[in-house]
This record gives sequence, C-alpha cells and structure tokens, in this order.
Amino acid sequence: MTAVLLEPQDLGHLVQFVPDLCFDDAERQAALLENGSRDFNAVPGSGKTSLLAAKLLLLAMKWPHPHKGICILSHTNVAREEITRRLAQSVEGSRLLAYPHFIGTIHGFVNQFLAMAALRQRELKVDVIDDAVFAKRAWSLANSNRYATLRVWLSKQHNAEVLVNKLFYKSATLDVVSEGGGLPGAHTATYKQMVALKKELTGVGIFRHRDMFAYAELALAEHPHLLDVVHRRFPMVFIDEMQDTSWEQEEILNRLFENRSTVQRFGDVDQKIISGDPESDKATFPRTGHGTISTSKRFGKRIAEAVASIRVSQQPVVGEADDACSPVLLLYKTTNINRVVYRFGELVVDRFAEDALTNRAVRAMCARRGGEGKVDPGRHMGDYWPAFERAQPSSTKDDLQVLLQWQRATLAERATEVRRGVLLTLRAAKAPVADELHDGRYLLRAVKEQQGDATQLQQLIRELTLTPPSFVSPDDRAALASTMYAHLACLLRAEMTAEEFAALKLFANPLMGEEKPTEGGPPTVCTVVHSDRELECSLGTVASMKGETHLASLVLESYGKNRRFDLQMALPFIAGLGKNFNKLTPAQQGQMRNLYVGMSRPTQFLCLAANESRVDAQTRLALAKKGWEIDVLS
Ligand SMILES: Nc1ncnc2c1ncn2[C@@H]1O[C@H](COP(=O)(O)OP(=O)(O)OP(=O)(O)O)[C@@H](O)[C@H]1O
Repeated sequence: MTAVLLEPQDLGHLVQFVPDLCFDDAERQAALLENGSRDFNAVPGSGKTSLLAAKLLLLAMKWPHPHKGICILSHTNVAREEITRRLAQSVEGSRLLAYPHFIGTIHGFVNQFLAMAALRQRELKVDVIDDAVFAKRAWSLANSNRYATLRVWLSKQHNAEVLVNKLFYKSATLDVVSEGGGLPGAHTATYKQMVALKKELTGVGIFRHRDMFAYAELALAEHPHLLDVVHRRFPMVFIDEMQDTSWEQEEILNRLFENRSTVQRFGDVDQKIISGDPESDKATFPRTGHGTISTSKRFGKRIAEAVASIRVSQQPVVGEADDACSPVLLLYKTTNINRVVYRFGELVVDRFAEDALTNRAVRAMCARRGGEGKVDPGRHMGDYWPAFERAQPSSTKDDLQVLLQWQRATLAERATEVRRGVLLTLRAAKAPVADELHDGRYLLRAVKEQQGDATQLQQLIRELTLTPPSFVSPDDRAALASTMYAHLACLLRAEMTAEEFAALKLFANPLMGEEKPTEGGPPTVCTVVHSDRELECSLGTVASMKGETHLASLVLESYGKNRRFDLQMALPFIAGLGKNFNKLTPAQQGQMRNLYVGMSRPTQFLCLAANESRVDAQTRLALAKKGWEIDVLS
C-alpha cells in the first residue's frame, strides 16, 4: 500500500498548522479523513482549497516515500498559489513543494509529463502556448497572399475569424479541427491550406492549450508504458476546481489514475461556467457516493438564501458567517445606466465605516458579452461602463505591457514573463540574436554564446522582474524604452538609434488616442466620492472573479446569447415565486450558474442591478417581503 492513511488523532495537528481555520463539523472532518477515492461537492465559500491544503499538510507529516509523490492539480494558477502559500508556511508542508511531488495546473501537468515527450521526439520547440497569441498569428497568416485559396473561402464564411483562430489538433492522430465550427472536406485545397497554416505555426512553436492534449494522447499511444510510469510516481492525486475540467482533460486523467491511484476531486458542479465543451455531458464530477460540504464560511443567512434559490442542482447552501446587511435590488432606467456602478459605491460607503473597507474588495461584475439586439440596455459591462470593453487586452503573452506588469505571479514566473517580453522587444527591433529563437528561457544562453557575456541583459531582466515598469504616461513608456535600449544596445543592429527603438510599436499605449474613461482613472475601476470619502470599485466579468471573496459585490444584469436577460429570469426564483427549475433550457441554466458564482462572492453586502422595465411589481413586492431593499436610481 503506497497511499498514506489519515486517522482521527491526526486532526489534532490542524490547530498548529492552520490556526485560522475551523474543521469542527462532521462534513469537513469526513473529507479530511477520507482515505479512498472520492469526490467532494462543496458550496461557494466552504473553503475547498484551504481544506485541501490542510489535508495535504497532514499527509506531508506522514509521507514516507522518497521517490513517489502526491500529485495536486488545479485549474487555475490562483488555486495553485493558495495551496502553495499554505504549504510553504511549515517545514512539513514545504516538502510537498519539491520532488517527488507535483503541484500545478492540469495543463502544466499534461505538458510536463506527457506532451513534451511527443514534442521532443519530433524536435518541435515551444515558443508559446497561448490561445490569444495563436489567434492573432493565425488570423494574420490567413490574410496573407500565401493562403489565397483559404482567404477566398473564408471571405464567404460568417464565422471566418473564429474558425481560424480556434484551430487545434485533436487526438493522437493530430487531426486539424476548429472549435469555431466545421471545416471543408479533407480532400479540398482549402482544408489543405488550413492544415498548412496550422503546421506553419507549429513549426515556429506557437500552440493552443488544447494542442497539448493531442500531443499527450500521441505520447501515450506511442509509449503506453508512460501510464505506468506516471501512476506509480503518484499513488495519491488531488484535483481542485474539478467542475471546470473539460472532458478531454478528464479523460486523460482517468486513463492515468482511475482505479490505480487514490484520487480525490473537489469542486462545485453548480459553478461550472466554462462553456464550449461539446462533450461536457460525459464529465463524471461528482460521482455517485460523493461527499458534500453544504456550509459556507464566507457569507451569512441572507446571502445564502439568495444563492441557494438559484442553485441549479437545488442542493442546500447554508450561510455560517455573520449576517451583516440586507441585500439590495438596484433598479435603473435606460437613461441613467451609466450611474449604476457609482450608485453601488455610494450604497457601500453608506453601509461600512472606513476601517471595514480597508483591504477589502468591492467589485462589480457582469457575465461575458453575449447577445446583441435592440433591447433596453443592460446587456453587458460595456453598457454600464463603456471604457471597460475598450480596455480588454486582445492578447496576453504577445503584449509587452501585460508581460512586464504581470502582478500575480511568483518571482520565478515573473522572470519568465520578463524574459519573453525582452525577446519580443528584440524581435520587434529585428535584433540578430532573436532570429530563430523561440523561447525566452533560452535568451540568456543564446546571448552568452553569441557575445561571450550577458551581464547587461541579466541586469535588465533582474530590474524589470523586481520593479514592474509603469506604462501609464508617455514619459513612463519613454523611460522604459530608454532603459531597455541602454541594456540591449549591444544586441541591436548597429544602425538602430535610441529614437527608432523608442518608436517601436510595442512601446505604444493601446488606449492612446481613445477617449479617457473616467478622469484619467484605469478603465476597470470606478472611483466613488461620497460623504467626503473615497472608494474604489473594480469591474470585471464573473468568470474573472471566480474564486474571489469580496466585502461587497454588485452583480449587473446581462443579456445572453439566447436573448434572455439573466436577472429577469432569476429574480422570480430569488423572490420565491415558485418557478420551476426543470423548465429552464440548458442556456438558461448556464446563465443561472453564472449568477450563482457572482452572487456568492460577498461576505457582507450583495447588490443586484436590473433595468426597472424588466422587473414587475409582483417580483419587487415579493423581494421586499423577503427583506430585500429596493433602491430606485433617480
Ligand atoms: N475551515 C474554515 N474555517 C474558517 N474560515 C474558513 C474556512 N474555510 C474557508 N474559510 C473562509 O471562508 C472564505 C471563503 O473561503 P474560500 O474562498 O477558500 O472558499 P471556496 O470554497 O474556495 O469558495 P468558492 O468555491 O466560492 O471559490 C474565506 O474568507 C476563508 O478564509
């Protein structure tokens, strides 16, 4: 037996390891003491990630194997960082941060243990694995003369851009298909150009995340013994945020670990809001016999009642925290929609003293842009806050500003982003050293080989890693260009002047020339001044705020692709007007799940905003009877 067993007496160590957390209830104790393979479905704010971290700390104390480890997988870097942070606080936990254990995202795991083997065998280098970078390059290639046949065909397609931008390899045969829709027959010249385009990008190392799963399958097909190697290395596997795992990902994990290792999966099936998986009905989470955690430590009774009323599975949500204020329904008119977020800020200032707001998040969120059409506004964030739409970066790993200002990552990750940023700059400047160099990680080596010394480059990377540069004003950008030029001059073409370098497009401000959003403030922040106090409320999509805990949250109504407003549909459920969940279409259930994620973020104050034309008198009355305040924006 290679898995480690936890026993009731082990729980005594939790006071020392995680003194801020409480695991006294039967549901959490059962999850901690479960030693077999089992799923756990837990409500928002139940502390899934911290429970998992606590369990790992207990296992770390007893882990006896020098060459076998625990595999801990999450969907997002945020969850991975939370687990890592908790483990790093003790000597025992720190052991899990190194060999033989693995902590990372499912993507990272599949790349490291499977896909890279297949790529290496084919001598394929990876420049970047990033859907946005791929999309940008693929669309630009598709519009070039070399792909004229493809271009003509695309000009007749209504979904041309998405077809090209979402090309990916499927299964071990590396079939070229698109998430954007069907492609022409394999024998056609158009399809052959589509394949050539995909291969051209493969040749320069630009991949989409999904491609890695195809290479992983290829690795398993060519080397079936990898299955044994991986599961023997990891007798215990924990997966966080399981509801967001696509079937493609789950299938590979099942092949590796099911019925071989002890696998425990944590998540909340009602928070599944990542759509676009055509095989999502095959997903198995949560399996029959799963454990449950039904109490939330994040919010109290009133928010719990609202959240439970729209929970698609209809399972209970119990709020265990203190109940602070009544929820508010904020009704606006089409003519004053641009005041909604500001009004929410005023409501927050009225309810909380300055101290209570310090270091606590106040956020406004809305579903992703969905349906268009001639309907009263309130369709997406752009209707409430026009600057928001314009501020969305079109690309991530291909944008110097994003790379150099990546705030969330660890220092090591920041250095990787900075190296890539420097490589992009050298490429833009057509520096000889950047020719044929696809991966920022090899930049230092390439410079050393070429120049014999890379001290200047090293200094620049260190400086940018430790102090993220500002891009706000033209002066900031000129200063960055000047610093980079000073350190990189020896690598640039002899004729390149500092002025030419500073004029490179990647130092330009993407928002330059556009109307300023709010008196020069960032386009995703609303600054509210009320009662001689100031409050900042940041804005985002619900998906971008998943996993967050706020003091106060505003959920703005939105219009789905199915041409239904989410809150118009949900408010009668929240008001308890006896609506039936079984009558909701899959698209409407998706909207409900989105609201469920958004409405379950706040610890104390929940506010929903809807156009008054869409909320009838009966619903308003029923909500008021349940203790909701109705605030009509004048
Ligand atoms: N066992 C616990 N004891 C006390 N407080 C806890 C416990 N678990 C979580 N909390 C607190 O509850 C809040 C929500 O926790 P957390 O964000 O980890 O929940 P979650 O299950 O990941 O939520 P979601 O699914 O909504 O992302 C946090 O403020 C956290 O500190």
